[in-house]
Amino acid sequence: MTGIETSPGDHTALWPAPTADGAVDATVTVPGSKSVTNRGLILAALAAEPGWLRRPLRSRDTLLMAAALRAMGVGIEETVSDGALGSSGPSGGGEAWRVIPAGLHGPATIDVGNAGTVMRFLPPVAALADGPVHFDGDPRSHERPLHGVIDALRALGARIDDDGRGALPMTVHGGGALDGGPVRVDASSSSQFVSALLLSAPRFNQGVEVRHTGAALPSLPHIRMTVDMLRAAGARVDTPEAGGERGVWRVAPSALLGRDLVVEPDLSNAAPFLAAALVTGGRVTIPDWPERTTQPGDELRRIFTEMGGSCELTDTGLTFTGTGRITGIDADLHEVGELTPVIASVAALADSESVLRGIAHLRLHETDRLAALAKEINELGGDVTETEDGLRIRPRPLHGGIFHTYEDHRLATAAAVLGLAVDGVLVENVATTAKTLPDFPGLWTGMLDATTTSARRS
Ligand SMILES: O=C(O)C1=C[C@@H](OP(=O)(O)O)[C@@H](O)[C@H](O)C1
Ligand SMILES: C=C(OP(=O)(O)O)C(=O)O
Repeated sequence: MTGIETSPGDHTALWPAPTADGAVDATVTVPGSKSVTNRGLILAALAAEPGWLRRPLRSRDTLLMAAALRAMGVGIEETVSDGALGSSGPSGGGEAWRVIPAGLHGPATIDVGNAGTVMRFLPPVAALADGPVHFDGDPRSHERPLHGVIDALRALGARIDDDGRGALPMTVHGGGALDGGPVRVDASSSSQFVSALLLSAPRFNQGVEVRHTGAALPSLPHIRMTVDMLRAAGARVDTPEAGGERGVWRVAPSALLGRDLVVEPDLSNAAPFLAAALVTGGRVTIPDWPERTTQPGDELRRIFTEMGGSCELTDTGLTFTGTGRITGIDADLHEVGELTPVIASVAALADSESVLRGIAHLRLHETDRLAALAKEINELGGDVTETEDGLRIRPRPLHGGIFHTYEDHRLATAAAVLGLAVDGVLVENVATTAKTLPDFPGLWTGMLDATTTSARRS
């Protein structure tokens, strides 16, 4: 139907990561944000009127979200945007999704794949459906934490059958409505527990008051994204930042507006391309980089500058320029954890040690990212050790070999970054990048081909 990979990919396939002959010099149009697209779909599905998502990301995680909403009765139509939106790019050739809300129905069956946003954001939606909604996904989805959502929904009045582990598979017995009200959640293993409850809360009878009870809360920018998008859809939200109580978010019950939303490029998926500028001492421009955003990927400007590059944000986008020298960093990535794999690769190619902190929760992401990064970089000759809450990376000369990717899109893009500087890196199952990036190999070789072409011209 879509031509985009919706399975975890083929483990036997090895992709020879291309090395860079010299400094890269390219403009790369990065597809839309996964996090914005999947929040946009949910808010549009819960709205009181139809809405639009323009330049949505069309990748495994977002197609699973769209399929799940359709399974509950929501209309999501593929259309072509009007020309007013300008350039199209790989997010779907100027395409848009028209979302037509409808009564939410069960019985339905939802495949979450290995998408945190699907497995966590949809159970509260399912609690509003008028029948049972069964959730299952890839084997890894059974291991990823979901207890925060399950326990909170039960406390708010939902009936859920699981196998007692607080994880998938499970069935949410939608009752057509949910009481809502105050609830305590330990979201130290995933910010998505908080986002999940807030996103559907305008439709709960009493809205919601979410109180985070755990220790540290990761990925705060993603919670800010949830709050911003709720407000843009007309919801009333109180936050700790706006003078509210620490660790407490409140959403009032209200109707949501149908929006016309243009999805920003996925700045976390810009990471490998910006890294290419840093690693090769070249220059990469990402068009449409937003001036203001809640996406954690915006932090790349600061992090990669500290590692030795420089950047300029203009009307055309973000241009990042490297010098060929990479400095190690000591960085707390607690708020921007999903940037870790690419930063780890850059750090492995630096000229001094790096310490990446505050990211213990990455052990429960698509794979155990700390263990996987340490093992795979070390198999290429690196010196990476796991600490209690992160990684210590001591650069060493690397050699080629197979880089296993554990069905983790960000492991595969991190491997491609190493491959720019190291001959003979074979990336296992590069197709797993389709979780959030359609045709990553095409974009990557396109970046390198553009470099060769501009070098030939000069
Ligand atoms: O809400 C979101 O869109 C996300 C929140 C973060 O999850 P965690 O808080 O589980 O790290 C992030 O890592 C994930 O890629 C996307
Ligand atoms: C952690 C990630 O994804 P998910 O939305 O599946 O949690 C990620 O994309 O880095």
